[in-house]
Amino acid sequence: MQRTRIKICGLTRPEDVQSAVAAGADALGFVFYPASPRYVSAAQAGALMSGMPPFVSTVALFVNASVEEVRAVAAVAPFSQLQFHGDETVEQCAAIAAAVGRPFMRVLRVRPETAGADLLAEEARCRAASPLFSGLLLDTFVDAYGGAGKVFDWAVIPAELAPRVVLSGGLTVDTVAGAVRQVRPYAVDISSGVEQAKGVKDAAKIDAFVAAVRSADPTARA
Ligand SMILES: O=C(O)c1ccccc1N[C@@H]1O[C@H](COP(=O)(O)O)[C@@H](O)[C@H]1O
Repeated sequence: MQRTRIKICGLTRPEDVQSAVAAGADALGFVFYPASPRYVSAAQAGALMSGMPPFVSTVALFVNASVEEVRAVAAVAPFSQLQFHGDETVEQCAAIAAAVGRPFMRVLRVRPETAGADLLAEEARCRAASPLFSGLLLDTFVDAYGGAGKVFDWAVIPAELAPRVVLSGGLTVDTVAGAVRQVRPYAVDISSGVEQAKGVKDAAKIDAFVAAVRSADPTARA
């Protein structure tokens, strides 16, 4: 069984990028949603992504953006993956991803009434819709689009889906090990739980988060 991948999202400062890379994050997320306190412009993101080590992914997070907006970011910021975190249909996600030639994650914001069968059906629909679909990212449904630090009931995630999902939504240094042990997701994703203020990450929390994930990995020594 593989180690759990880790994405640190909502980076806005070079020192936070360095902290996440040094801690061993597999992916770094950049928010291109102007209403977010973690918003970065295309030019800022281009600078933050420059000099990235070869095997660290950069993820561009959009909320209901047009293909032109995504293209404009792609022209200056060398992101490796898209994350659609709004109300986009899978067809819209697929079309934008094809236009910029990058794989995409589709976000499902889980509601109390969401059933495991809904998640499986959605994943199958996405796989059928596009070869650029790379996986579902599960977040908690809240009135805002994301980064709210709210948890959903992980028990809804079917065991057969778990090894392919990115688990997100209100994870913290204190809860992530339990989440990894319970769900065994492909990856975990965190934003507000490793911050000292909105958009400002905390290096010690990032280190502690990565250590907590590693402590819960199936390959960890007891
Ligand atoms: O971070 C944001 O401001 C944001 C804005 C709009 C959509 C998504 C956003 N963040 C993503 O939300 C999830 C959960 O974050 P948290 O750990 O609960 O704070 C994560 O994927 C963030 O990248």
